[in-house]
Amino acid sequence: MTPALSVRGLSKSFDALKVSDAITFDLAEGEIHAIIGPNGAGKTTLIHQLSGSLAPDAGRILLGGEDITRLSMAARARRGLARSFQITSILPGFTALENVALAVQARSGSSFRFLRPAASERALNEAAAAALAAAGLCGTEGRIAGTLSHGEKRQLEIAIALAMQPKVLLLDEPLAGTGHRESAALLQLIAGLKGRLSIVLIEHDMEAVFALADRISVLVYGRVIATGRPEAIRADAEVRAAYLGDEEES
Ligand SMILES: Nc1ncnc2c1ncn2[C@@H]1O[C@H](COP(=O)(O)OP(=O)(O)OP(=O)(O)O)[C@@H](O)[C@H]1O
Repeated sequence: MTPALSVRGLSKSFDALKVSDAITFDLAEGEIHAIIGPNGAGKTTLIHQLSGSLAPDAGRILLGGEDITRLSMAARARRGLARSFQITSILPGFTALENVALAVQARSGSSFRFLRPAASERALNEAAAAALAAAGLCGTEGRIAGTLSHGEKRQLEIAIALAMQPKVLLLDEPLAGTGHRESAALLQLIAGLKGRLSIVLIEHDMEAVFALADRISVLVYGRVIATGRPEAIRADAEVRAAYLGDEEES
């Protein structure tokens, strides 16, 4: 079966610093593939290259078998690649529903254009409400986004990404800055997405990573030193020496 996303020999340097060093991995259909590694290993730079905000120096990115390496962010999004941005992409003065509706409109502008304005607005709001519900945010439709809790904003970010009906979702530290209860809600939300779409997950919370991931790739100094199922990664001597051993002791 063609992987949802294939990364082949992706390389990127900032001057003399090699931040992505021939990165190769596959994201299988329906799986959560976590990328872990120490600070500065190059995880965020990898996500930037996958989403299209940063051009690699070499290598290829295939979405469902199609080479998207040279495509813009918008063109990748239209093909079903969504990124859950950090909180900055939320419009704080708009309601939760409006935030998602804008994303739905961006994705499906042409299909809504054939409806009359009132029907079009209803369809748009229904689609946005469905995405909010899928992200566990029922009842927040009319709330001003800026007044949502930190955890709810993270959920809204995911709702906006889900509104694009992506095949592949890039999640960059979805639990960052959340408290215990908030992170439990987000964990449940991400676990509920498993199998419905394919997810590349970057997350520092190792408990969450090992609970969610079907497979894990370990990035150290821009290089994938191991890829495998969570239990194999946990037992891998090189991974423990380079990263996990230290994490679990701290
Ligand atoms: N635009 C840039 N110009 C120069 N160096 C950069 C740039 N972006 C990132 N770097 C460097 O590349 C390396 C990898 O950074 P990156 O943010 O991708 O790591 P990371 O694994 O996401 O780290 P963290 O876990 O701390 O978020 C770091 O040494 C960083 O300082």
